[in-house]
Amino acid sequence: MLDVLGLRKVHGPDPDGPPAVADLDFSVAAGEFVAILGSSGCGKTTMLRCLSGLVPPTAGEVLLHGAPVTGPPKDMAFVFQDYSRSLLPWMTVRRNVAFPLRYQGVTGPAARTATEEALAAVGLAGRGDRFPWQLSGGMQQRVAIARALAYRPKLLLMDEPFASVDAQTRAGLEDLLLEVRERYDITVVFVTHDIDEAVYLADRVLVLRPPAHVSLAVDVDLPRPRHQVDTKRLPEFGRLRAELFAALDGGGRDAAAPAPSPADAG
Ligand SMILES: Nc1ncnc2c1ncn2[C@@H]1O[C@H](COP(=O)(O)OP(=O)(O)OP(=O)(O)O)[C@@H](O)[C@H]1O
Repeated sequence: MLDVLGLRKVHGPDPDGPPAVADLDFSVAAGEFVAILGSSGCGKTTMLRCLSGLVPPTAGEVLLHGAPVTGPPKDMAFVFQDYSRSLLPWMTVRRNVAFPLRYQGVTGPAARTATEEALAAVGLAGRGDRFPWQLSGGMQQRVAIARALAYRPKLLLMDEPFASVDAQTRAGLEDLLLEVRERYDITVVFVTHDIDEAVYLADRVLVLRPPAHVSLAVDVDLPRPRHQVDTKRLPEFGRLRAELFAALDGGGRDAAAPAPSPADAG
């Protein structure tokens, strides 16, 4: 569904300057949930912006359904980390959710139905008349997710979407995301700093090293539906966690290096 081929991105006018993304190659299958881990500043956000068509790559290409992405695709939605800046404070929750639909030509009753369904899917039915600033941080992030869902994306790009909420809310939002992506058959690319979150959510985890390139790809064969306690108790969860921790922490470790033993699990 999504192919990233030899992607390179240099910020600034000099194409020979230091790249934020270099030699980045990976593909995402329809319906797959891919989590992306990488240290701070390794180029994850830059990569997502190239995937979304918000910024043009310096070299290489991004293909969606086989066609080059040259601007934000109609069937893609993006959820940012900072919901406080992504929601429009002067609009009600309902209008915030409905706002992007006009770009798909969805208005009137169809927009109202999509909006109410999305708010119900994130547990915010009946809160449409509130303003974002009247809601808690976790609720605001649910509005941002509802806005993405109302758009009925085939591809959802998420940039550390749960980084600024407390652990309990975060767990709830993770489970909500798994449930709605299952229900609406959405392909997800999810950037996070959190190894446990990546393993818990994903079908596959990619580890990026700077400048953003894939240093390790790990399949996550944990049973679904996942459960915050039971899944995390599985030995395979601990093994994957240890492997990814070593890949992120291990300096020179790269894709070809042997995986650490499960005994390394913390
Ligand atoms: N608009 C920009 N102009 C110039 N340099 C930029 C720009 N955006 C990002 N960079 C640089 O590109 C590199 C990668 O940044 P990016 O935000 O993509 O990393 P990240 O992995 O998402 O970081 P974090 O996890 O801290 O959010 C950094 O060195 C950053 O300073």
